[in-house]
Amino acid sequence: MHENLPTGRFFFNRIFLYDTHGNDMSDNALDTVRERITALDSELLTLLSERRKLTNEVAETKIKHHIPVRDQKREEQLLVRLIKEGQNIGLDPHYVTQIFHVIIEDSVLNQQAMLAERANPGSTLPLNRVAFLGDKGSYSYLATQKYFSRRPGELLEIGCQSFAEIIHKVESTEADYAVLPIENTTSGSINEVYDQLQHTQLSIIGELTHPIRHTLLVGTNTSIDKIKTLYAHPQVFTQCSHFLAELGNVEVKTMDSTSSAMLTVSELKRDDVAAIGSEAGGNLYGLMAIKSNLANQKENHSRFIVVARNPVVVPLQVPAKTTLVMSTIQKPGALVEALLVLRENSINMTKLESRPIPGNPWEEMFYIDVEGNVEDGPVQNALDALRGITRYIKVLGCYPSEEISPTKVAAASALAD
Ligand SMILES: O=C(O)C(=O)C[C@]1(C(=O)O)C=C[C@@H](O)C=C1
Repeated sequence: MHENLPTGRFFFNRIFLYDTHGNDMSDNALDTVRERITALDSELLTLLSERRKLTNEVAETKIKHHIPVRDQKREEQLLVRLIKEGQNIGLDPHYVTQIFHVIIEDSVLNQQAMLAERANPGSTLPLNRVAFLGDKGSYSYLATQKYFSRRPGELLEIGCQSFAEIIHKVESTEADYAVLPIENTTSGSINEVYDQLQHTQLSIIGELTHPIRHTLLVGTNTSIDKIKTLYAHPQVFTQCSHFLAELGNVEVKTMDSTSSAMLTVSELKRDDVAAIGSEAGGNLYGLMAIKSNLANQKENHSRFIVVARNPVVVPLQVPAKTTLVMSTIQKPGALVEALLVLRENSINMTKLESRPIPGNPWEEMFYIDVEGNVEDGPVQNALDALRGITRYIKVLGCYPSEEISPTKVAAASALAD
């Protein structure tokens, strides 16, 4: 009888709510169902925590028997079974696959962190003092929290105003680690960070990618058409240039960090100002998000590197990346020759960046990320060969790769059709 009614309708001062089957969902009925959902959600969390403990037990066995962390055959079997089971109880394959990709990524990253910690026993600190750009709520702050949540020891956050200050904090031993954004899927490489790496003796010991979800944040009840001034970090303006063009006549004010933009807007308490930042960050400043997905590209992610005074050893069971910096001899084809060395050693290059060398016009420093462990044969052979044909070469760091490619399930997708 109520099948075609909307889910909520105001009628004679009373709200009548019906579910899609026409069942009465008003007042007590709604509360009862919500209580059941709340209880189920808590159960899901308990199960996830238990699953995580079991995968940590698996890691212990892997450490003992030198077994690689990732087992994609096992992942595929697991996904195929779960997709089938899900279909039998009305869950669509895409939904099941997405959920389990996140769960598996979490267990792989936790296991990697455990193995890396065991391989570097002296490096575990009771307190991790970490320098990053901005203050509470900046994207670097959120990335720092995420990275260190998988690692033992407490976290002491040291917010900084510039990349040079961040590096200095670690060099001067005021901080143990620095978290630096190095590239973004929309705006590309962060040149200032590459330039800092040219002059420091610090080593890259980790990486992580973090989704960057820009939202429009305001401090009071207002709407987009009232905004006259917008505060954000320059990188943010670049990543949201399409949105800015649509906005038209708004003054943009560049800030040192996303967190200082959010702080400014929260202090001004005006309805004609807004900041761009993450919703989670804005919450810390009492700001409300009035529009989300502001980046030009829907998939907007930043890759961060973690640097420290000493390099780390990456166990061979963990997929590793190595970052090199080099300058080639000034002759035609010198870079090609260097890259061929990687191919000859079957090494996959994931990133190549060039930066000018100050004081040497038209000469470039090349930054190269490769898949591979500096302790392993192929990377060592490649380094030996590169030392012979480059003018300068240095390993900036070897670290566990946190790019966990999701296991594809061809057989399972067929099942879904
Ligand atoms: O079974 C294992 O070897 C695990 O480490 C657990 C697990 C999982 O989370 O299910 C995680 C990583 C492996 O690639 C495969 C499966």
